[in-house]
Formats: sequence, structure tokens, C-alpha cells
Amino acid sequence: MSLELTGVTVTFGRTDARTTVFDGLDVTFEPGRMTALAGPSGSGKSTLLAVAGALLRPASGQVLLDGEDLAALTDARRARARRERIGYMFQSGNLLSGLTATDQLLAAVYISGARPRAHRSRAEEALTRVGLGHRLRHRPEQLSGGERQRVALARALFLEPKLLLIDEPTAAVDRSQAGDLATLLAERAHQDNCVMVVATHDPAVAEAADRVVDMTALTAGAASAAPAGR
Ligand SMILES: Nc1ncnc2c1ncn2[C@@H]1O[C@H](COP(=O)(O)OP(=O)(O)OP(=O)(O)O)[C@@H](O)[C@H]1O
Repeated sequence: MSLELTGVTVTFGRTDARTTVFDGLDVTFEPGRMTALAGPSGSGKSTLLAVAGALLRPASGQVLLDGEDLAALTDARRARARRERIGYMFQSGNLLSGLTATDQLLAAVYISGARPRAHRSRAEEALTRVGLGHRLRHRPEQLSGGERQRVALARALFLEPKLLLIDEPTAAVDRSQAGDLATLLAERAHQDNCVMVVATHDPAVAEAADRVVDMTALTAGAASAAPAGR
């Protein structure tokens, strides 16, 4: 299972105000590794996550998830791929207010069409695995920023996605929580063997990643991918 983008072109706007973010982008992401996307604001990190996650269809090129081109699927099949194979964790967690940590995970099960009751103990185990076994019945407003992010991570992993896309996971947490969260993300990528791609400005996330992709080099056509730290 890998994610491979080939010849991907993305443009926004019309002729008089057109932005070409990618022009024939090629990059591959491997399973069981956490890849950090690093680069200045506007370098295309979020756009890459949107294209990889079938949220944005490229003007041309292929987005191959396990060999299947997501860019070429119908809207209905793209929606199904998003539901069944892709997990998302976007800035500040986007938890549902008023629901306990356990119910945040069960809501995702409910949306996927399964019966939540059968999954309660599995949801509790998933929260325990991210260090929240003592916060199962807490609601978002009763959790710290780092705890909320960990609930969002457990929720994203709960449906066992092949591909997990994460945008600025440490934006709303303090420095020590950022380091812990970054380490936890890398551990989950290794243990769950998913493709994990994380857009970040945070050196702590780049430090914990198995690979850092420099967006500036990538969009210049150099597809640079230096191993980070280890
Ligand atoms: N919907 C849109 N319409 C027009 N231009 C857009 C749109 N979305 C993104 N862009 C442009 O595409 C470029 C890449 O944006 P993107 O959000 O992917 O960058 P980023 O690296 O994630 O930035 P940041 O670090 O600030 O989040 C920017 O120049 C941005 O202005």
C-alpha cells in the first residue's frame, strides 16, 4: 500500500488571477512511515493533502492509492474512498462539542454505517492507546489542547484508514505537548502501517518524522526527500 502522485497539476482561479500550485508534481509516500511536508506558507502543503485525500481533483495527473487512481474516479467513488480508506486530522481537531471522547470515535462509526454499540470497547482501547484511558468520558471543553488533538488522532485511526492526512497537528498545543504528540503520530504510523502525511511548520514534528519533504524543492521539480534524524 503506497500513495503515488504522478504528473499532478493544480491551478486555482481564472486567467487574470491564476495560481499554479503544482505543475506536473511527482512524489511517493510509503506505508509505515510518517512523512512531514515542510515549507513556507503558501508552498502548497494543504493543497497536497487535499489532492491526496480526494478532496480536490487535480487538473491533470494521477493520485494512485494502492494502484487505484483517485483522480479518475467518479464523485461517488471518491466519496466512498474518503469514507473507507482515508483518515483526516485537520487543525484544532474539529471535535463535536458536547460528545464524550468515546462518542467522538463512535460518531465516526455511525457515519460509516456500522452499529456503534458493538464498537464501544474498541473505541475505549483506541483512546487508551493514545494515552487517554483516563479521559474516556470527558467532553472537548474539559480536555487540554493536546488531549483534544489525541482524541482527533484516535478518531482518525479508528476506522483503520490506509492513508492518514494531517494538517498542522501541533498548531494549538504548547511545546511539550507538541513533542509528545509528534512522537505519538510517528509511533501510530509505524504500528498501524498506514501512509501518514503531515503538513507542518513545527520543527518538533519534522524531528519525529521518518522523512521530511521540502515543498519548495518538490515544486521546483527536485522531489527532495531528506531523511530526518534517523
Ligand atoms: N481556493 C483557492 N483559491 C485560490 N488560491 C488558492 C486556493 N487555495 C489555495 N490557494 C493558493 O495556493 C497556494 C498554496 O496554498 P496552500 O494552502 O496549499 O499552502 P500551505 O503551504 O498549506 O500554506 P500554509 O502553511 O500557510 O497553510 C497559495 O498561494 C494559496 O494562495
